[in-house]
Amino acid sequence: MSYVLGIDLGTSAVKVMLVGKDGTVHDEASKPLTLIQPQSGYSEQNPEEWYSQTVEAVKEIITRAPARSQDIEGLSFSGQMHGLVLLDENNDVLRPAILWNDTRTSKQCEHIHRIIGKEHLRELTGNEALEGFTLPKLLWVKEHEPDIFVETSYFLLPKDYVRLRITGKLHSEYSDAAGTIMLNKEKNEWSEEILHRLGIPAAICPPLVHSHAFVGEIQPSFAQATGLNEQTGAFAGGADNACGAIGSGVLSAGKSLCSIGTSGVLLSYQGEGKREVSGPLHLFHHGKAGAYYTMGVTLSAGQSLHWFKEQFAPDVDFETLLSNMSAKPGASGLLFTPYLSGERTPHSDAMIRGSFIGLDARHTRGHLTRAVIEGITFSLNETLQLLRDAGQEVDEIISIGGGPKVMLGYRFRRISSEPTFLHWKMNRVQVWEQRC
Ligand SMILES: Nc1ncnc2c1ncn2[C@@H]1O[C@H](COP(=O)(O)OP(=O)(O)O)[C@@H](O)[C@H]1O
Ligand SMILES: O=C(CO)[C@@H](O)[C@H](O)COP(=O)(O)O
Repeated sequence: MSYVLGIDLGTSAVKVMLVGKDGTVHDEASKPLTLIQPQSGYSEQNPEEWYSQTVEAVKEIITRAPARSQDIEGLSFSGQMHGLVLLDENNDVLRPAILWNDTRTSKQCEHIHRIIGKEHLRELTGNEALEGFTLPKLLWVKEHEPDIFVETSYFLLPKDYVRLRITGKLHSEYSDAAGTIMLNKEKNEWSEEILHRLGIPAAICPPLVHSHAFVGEIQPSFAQATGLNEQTGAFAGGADNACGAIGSGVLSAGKSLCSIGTSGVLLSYQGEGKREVSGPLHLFHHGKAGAYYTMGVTLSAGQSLHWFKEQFAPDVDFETLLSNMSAKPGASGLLFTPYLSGERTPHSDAMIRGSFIGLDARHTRGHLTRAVIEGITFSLNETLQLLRDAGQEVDEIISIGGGPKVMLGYRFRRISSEPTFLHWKMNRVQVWEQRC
């Protein structure tokens, strides 16, 4: 029997899965990650923790069945997108990574639009400048931490940093590079024009490979730390949403994905044909070579429920919190807006914040819980509407991530037997909307 390891660098945790050649999942491990929020709108993580927790998760799997390590032929990655990791000439990290849900860069986005032009930027990259993307983060460091900027030898995206630590090889790949808004989408290379006009040295951009590229074998230090065989091969991998789309079979028109992790994502397949989106919708390279997807992102989807549970129900687990939710759809008029970190789609606004609206003395914790779930759901529905208004076919949605375990599992009929992998038809979503 031969196996592969999948390493998913999420925002709340790194998850590792051992999969057989036939696709059977044989084992999995998850290790939590710390979110650093020094100011409102700031969101950072320590790349060293990404690596050390990856080691711990892989070690846990190998420790449970050491003999299997000889049969693990390769490993690959999916990862949270857009985060900025800066490295010095020794590949040492220069500052904490600035994440996808950090919204400190509104001024830098305006600057990008002024210098490049919104429409021209869209022609070059498929996207407008939004706070979460990598380019405005680089410009923020250039302006606010010039000493760090001049010391930078390379920038990397989160999972590419973990791969560097595991293999000693430094690369980026197309599905994640697209999320930097520095990739020329037609030429599939770093955009000289964007880099030059914004004063970003081209030399700090990592070499690009395809998601399926073999990049090398794991380093002896990683093999020793985890119990893996030194001959284990490493492959580039992709952006979490690009990989999620492949894993969910979102590989043809009409198929869409809803991922509820820390963020909430609705994405829809776009083949090689028409490649234009507008406003806060994004257009990125799919993990399938030559294809694209259109996407909108609620910044605090799972994060809103997680925040609510931590603050108001720290003594119970998610299942208990939700099974005790007696409030009826509509939460007796109570509304929640899930904008804990600002918002990206459809209201691209770094300053907007969350709220409970319409609280009255009848409301219980059950009403608040339901209002949170409904706020997240309706925010995702706004993106769904944007996708449809943009002409995307959305006939079927596959849902993945931690959120669907509870937010949808208790509402929608389960078709797959996997608890984290639900599959439902759009008419069910509409029934849910009507009931609300
Ligand atoms: N039983 C559960 N345990 C943990 N998280 C859960 C559970 N049920 C739902 N969640 C939600 O899943 C989210 C984490 O999903 P996950 O896909 O692991 O996120 P990420 O990829 O950002 O690390 C949490 O923020 C929480 O809202
Ligand atoms: O910013 C985006 C996509 O544009 C996010 O979807 C991140 O990729 C984080 O994913 P999760 O940690 O929520 O899975």
